Amino acid sequence: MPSLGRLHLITDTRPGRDPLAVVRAALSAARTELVVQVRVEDSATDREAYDLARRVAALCAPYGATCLVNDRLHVALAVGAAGGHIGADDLPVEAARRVLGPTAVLGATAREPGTATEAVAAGASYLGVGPCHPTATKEGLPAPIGVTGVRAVAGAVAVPVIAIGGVTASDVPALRAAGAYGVAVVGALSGAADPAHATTELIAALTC
Ligand SMILES: Cc1ncc(COP(=O)(O)OP(=O)(O)O)c(N)n1
Ligand SMILES: Cc1ncsc1CCOP(=O)(O)O
Ligand SMILES: [Mg+2]
Repeated sequence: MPSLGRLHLITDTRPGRDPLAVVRAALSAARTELVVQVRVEDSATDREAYDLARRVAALCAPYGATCLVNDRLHVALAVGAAGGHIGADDLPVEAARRVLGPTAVLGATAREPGTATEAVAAGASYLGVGPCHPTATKEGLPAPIGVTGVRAVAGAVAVPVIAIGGVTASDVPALRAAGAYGVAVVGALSGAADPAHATTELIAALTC
């Protein structure tokens, strides 16, 4: 299993965003510490997801950064990504592990220790844990679990915990103290005036 980067950039494909520009900027600053998770709108076609994932994978390769694909594991396989990320509405973890194979990176969403330990037993190699804080990026989420919720999950599993949901660089010290290995962000980079600078700040907080 490849070692996992600590900063996960999830692509923002909402109208008016430029996900590839943000990926390029983040790669230049984070290099091997960056994981780019290709996430498209539910309404996007598989062809659109494939085209974006293929381009992101090609950008990541020279930096030794990791490319994952959210939800659509066939797209991950088709572009040669390192793996994928799944949640409660996606394939079950054990089925996803069968699809991706034993050595792929497989992330699963969890928000409490019971589901977290089940996901790891079923084959998850890391957990996306949250939402930690309120987020404007995804609708319909349950209430934020806060740093306390992240601590509860991190204390229950041995795989890396990636905190997600409204995370900024200033949140990182408390999340790391709670046991988070890294963070996943959309808005902190996609909405930044200078995504490369914002990446540098996140990496500094994650690796100090
Ligand atoms: C790192 C990380 N953590 C959680 C999620 C959320 O996944 P999921 O619950 O399947 O929701 P969608 O992203 O598919 O809408 C994630 N993508 N990444
Ligand atoms: C996909 C997802 N799942 C839980 S929170 C979230 C979005 C995180 O985006 P942001 O970093 O902008 O809060
Ligand atoms: Mg999902």
